[in-house]
Amino acid sequence: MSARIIDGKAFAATIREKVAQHVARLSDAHGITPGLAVVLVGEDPASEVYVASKHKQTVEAGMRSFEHKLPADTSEADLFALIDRLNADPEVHGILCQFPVPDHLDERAIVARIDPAKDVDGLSVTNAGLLAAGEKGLVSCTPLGCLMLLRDELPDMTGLEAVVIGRSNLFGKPMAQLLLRENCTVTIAHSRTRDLPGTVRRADIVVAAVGRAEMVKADWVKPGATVIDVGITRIPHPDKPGKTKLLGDVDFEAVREVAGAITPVPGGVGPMTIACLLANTVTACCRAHGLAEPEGLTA
Ligand SMILES: Nc1nc(=O)c2c([nH]1)NC[C@@H]1CN(c3ccc(C(=O)N[C@@H](CCC(=O)O)C(=O)O)cc3)C=[N+]21
Repeated sequence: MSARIIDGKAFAATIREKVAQHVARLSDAHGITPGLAVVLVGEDPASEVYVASKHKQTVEAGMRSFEHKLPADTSEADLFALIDRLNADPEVHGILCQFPVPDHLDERAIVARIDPAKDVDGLSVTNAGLLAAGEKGLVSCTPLGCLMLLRDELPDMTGLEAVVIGRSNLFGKPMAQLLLRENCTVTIAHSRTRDLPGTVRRADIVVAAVGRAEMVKADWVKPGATVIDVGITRIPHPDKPGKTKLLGDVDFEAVREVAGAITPVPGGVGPMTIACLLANTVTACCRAHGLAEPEGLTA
């Protein structure tokens, strides 16, 4: 038996469609257009591609996109001055500073400078705390995207064993919180976990976010488990010179023979991340105006 392949690309398109419908309604009924500001410091080629993709999808959904590209040697003071302006700008409902930033800048300090109500990355201590406390905030886009895929696959996750591999603030911790909310029994595994294969083998739901290409092997996976692959490692393409290839954290070809359902890389979690960024911007906009939140687009 071979696993069902979860089509994150198609699912992300349906989320973007819902976002666009809500944006149209906000515009028609209230004359409001959600706006997303993306700040990019320096010239990382991968970041340029992501930011261009975010811009395109934001505009396609009918929202405003404000791009701010700053030179690599931008001082913290100048960056903070921009963030302060965006915090105060009523046309801007979401602010994202693309990571990584150059070494002289501190990602934590940047996140702390962004108004938590506009922190559509869900990275601020305030939003992390609200999630942990089970209160309403903004949830980090990649975990939110994984949750949407999982809810579609497993309408009731109550009592299921979930193992999240990776413990970052960006992904592992918020993902674990969301699974806990779905009534899963949650384990966060990481590089120091004693018996990683044995731990993963218990899981009905495996979420892999370690950043090590093809680390999760077929004999780590319980037959029938749902496997969500958050990894993205870019390698030189084995057959096409000069091209690159993306690998996930899961040994896809082997694991698909064991799992019940699995996300591919690319075309799995990645497209959901940007769709959820748009969803969070609409959510932030609705809250800023005291309007009803979009249905099916929040955690
Ligand atoms: N403040 C901040 N927030 C982020 O959310 C953030 C960030 N910084 N820095 C970089 C990472 C990475 N990230 C991705 C978004 C989309 C795809 C995506 O769409 N991937 C496609 C393929 C892309 C390709 O082919 O290169 C896929 O998996 O199918 C991947 C990765 C957001 N990030």
